[in-house]
Amino acid sequence: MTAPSAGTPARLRDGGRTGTAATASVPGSSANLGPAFDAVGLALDLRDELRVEVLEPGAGVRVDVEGQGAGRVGAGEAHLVVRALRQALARVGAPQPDLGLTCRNGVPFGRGAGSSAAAVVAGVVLARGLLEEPGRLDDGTALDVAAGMEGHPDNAAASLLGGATLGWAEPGSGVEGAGSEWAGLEGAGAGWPPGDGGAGALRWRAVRVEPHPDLVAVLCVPAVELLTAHARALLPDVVPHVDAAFNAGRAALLVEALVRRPDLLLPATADRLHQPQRAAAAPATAALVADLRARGLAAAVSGAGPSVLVLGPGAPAGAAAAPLLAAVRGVAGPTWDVLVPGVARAGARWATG
Ligand SMILES: Nc1ncnc2c1ncn2[C@@H]1O[C@H](COP(=O)(O)OP(=O)(O)OP(=O)(O)O)[C@@H](O)[C@H]1O
Ligand SMILES: N[C@@H](CCO)C(=O)O
Repeated sequence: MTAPSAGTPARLRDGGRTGTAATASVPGSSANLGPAFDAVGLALDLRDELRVEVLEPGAGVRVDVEGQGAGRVGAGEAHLVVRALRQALARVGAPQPDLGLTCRNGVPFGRGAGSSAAAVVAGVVLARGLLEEPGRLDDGTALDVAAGMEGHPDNAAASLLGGATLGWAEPGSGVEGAGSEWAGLEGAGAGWPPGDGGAGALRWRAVRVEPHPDLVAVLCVPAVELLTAHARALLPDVVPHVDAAFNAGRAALLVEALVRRPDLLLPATADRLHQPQRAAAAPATAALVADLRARGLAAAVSGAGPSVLVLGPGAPAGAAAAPLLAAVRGVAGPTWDVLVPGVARAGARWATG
């Protein structure tokens, strides 16, 4: 999908001459946090670091990847960061130059830590860094492009804005086709959002809220991957009203627990809308979540899984995370890589050069 641009066409910095460059640093994220499916995201300090440079005309696209995903993602125009960068330039009507991209990836692929959203947000903010007027891709527009590619706003908003984010969709972006991948790419049912038919003009929006200073996030990462598209295909089109009501209450409570009352994180991270429905695709994940919760720890599937996120009150200094980390390690055992990534209070950063 390439959305048409609004207003006068944007220009590349320095006329887009060879060597014009931009850098970006983008955090990963954990989505849903239990009940807030496709809505709440928490930015995690596992970062992808990138640089893009305009190449001489005719050079095409060159991509060099180190770290997570090295040797396994397609290069050239098919690369997800390049696709997002192209969409963002197209959104503001900017020229499409030949490009050299280098990626040093810290966000693990396909584990529920928001790798695809981090890649998409990286492409969008790199495009911003190439523009003569970066403000043409302000945060609202950047989120709309990124969430439109993802099909949901939770991870993209957290990667872009940092902290905790509450995302939603509204009909009527003014940009025909924005968000049209919702129904197709990731297997969500047609007819959502209501009134839009699931494939029309949407505006993806989000607000950032500041997580409580004592919030600690522990991420249990397994060796196996689970593609989000696969996990979304397991979701039913219809859910019982009683379960929807359960989640509405818990999702509302989640915001209060994240921001002011970490002592309420255990009830605030309970879910009935997606975790039980996906358990068969990642049984070890479901078992670990149940085990941790039975011990009073606020565990949830991270994004579409298979990682497990555990939230707890602690303190920002690393040492204060130790009791929660030890407790989680004790339950998880050696087959899980247990990390304390830190809450990324700053979202995507970009610079010229
Ligand atoms: N940095 C990246 N560069 C290029 N492609 C990427 C990058 N990160 C992710 N991808 C693509 O996205 C796929 C993983 O996306 P997917 O949505 O399935 O998982 P995730 O984003 O890691 O997890 P979740 O959405 O549950 O948090 C990878 O297999 C790869 O094709
Ligand atoms: N909300 C998304 C996050 C993963 O991309 C899901 O659970 O499918």
